Amino acid sequence: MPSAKNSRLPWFGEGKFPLYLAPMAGFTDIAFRHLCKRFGADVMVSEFVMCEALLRDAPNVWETIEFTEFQRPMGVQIFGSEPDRMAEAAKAIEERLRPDFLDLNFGCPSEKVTRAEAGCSLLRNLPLLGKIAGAVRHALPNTPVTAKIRIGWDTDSIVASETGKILEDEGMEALAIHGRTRMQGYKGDADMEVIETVARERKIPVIANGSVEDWERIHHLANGATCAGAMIGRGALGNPWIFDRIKEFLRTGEIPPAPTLEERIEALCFFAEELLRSPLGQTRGDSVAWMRPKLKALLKDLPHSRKARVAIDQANNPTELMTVLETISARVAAL
Ligand SMILES: Cc1cc2nc3c(=O)[nH]c(=O)nc-3n(C[C@H](O)[C@H](O)[C@H](O)COP(=O)(O)O)c2cc1C
Repeated sequence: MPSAKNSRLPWFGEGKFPLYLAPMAGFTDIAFRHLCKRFGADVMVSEFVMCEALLRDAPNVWETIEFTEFQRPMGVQIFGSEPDRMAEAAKAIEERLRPDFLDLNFGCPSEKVTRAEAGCSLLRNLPLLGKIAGAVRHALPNTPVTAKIRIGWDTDSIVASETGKILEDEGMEALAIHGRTRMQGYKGDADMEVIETVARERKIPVIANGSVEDWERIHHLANGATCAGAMIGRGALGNPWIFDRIKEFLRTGEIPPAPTLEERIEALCFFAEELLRSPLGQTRGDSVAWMRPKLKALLKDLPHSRKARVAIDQANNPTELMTVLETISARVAAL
């Protein structure tokens, strides 16, 4: 396991290798986070919210970053391009939610975000990136601030090392690095060498991200002396068991069996209840259409699950949906 690094964050240190659930807008809502926490995710980060949206109390924005005590340690992630406004938004979050840390997004590749000189585009304006980090840090003396970056804009401008130094100098307490460039989007291999180089250069913990759930890769990361943790994104979608499985693998060296059918159906029912209880569930009233893809994702690759998926599609309201799920669960128990 990696050696202890300088950090106020107690989930890092000697003998520890925390697994983060990556922030994923539209997916890592409060219900999905609960599910992943149950199955072994150690640290969670909210999906990103625009600082300006928070400051003007835009509809649903506070609900997006809400979390439960069970989900701690929990970070809230914001993005924006103006240091003072970012600091103001961070302060508002600290006062209202008291997260365990505040995370700054310097990695979002979306055109809408980069056009506004936020997210990944700040990797092309490192002085401004540093100012944002510093302003937020000074605004939050009592809440650790962390950052998430990509390795650069494109292969000709890999700036992870320079960015890591700036962020550490500005007082960031940890750094998550997605090992792809902005131009790669979400495709292609993530460059673990760049991530590990930054991890060696920095005193603060570096968290590796970018298809890290590959067994060999996670074994290498957890047993090397560079990265202090790993962050899993798409590998957890429809697959919240990944965290416990990785932990077991790291303990035993054996690839653990996939979850049983019963475990999958139990998780499905639990997730449906959490979704209905979530702020979004409360505002959607009788509609369950928004829940269907989220639920069906948990059945992906499951043989003979077509009938169950069709039944979920045919449920028209929460009562019908829960009846369908109870029926599926009873059938599986009787197998
Ligand atoms: C649908 C989707 C939404 C995402 N939203 C965010 C976000 O809100 N904040 C963020 O820092 N990264 C976001 N990401 C990037 C992920 O956190 C992660 O860095 C990326 O998916 C690479 O990790 P992976 O290969 O394990 O999926 C998003 C990725 C996806 C696929």
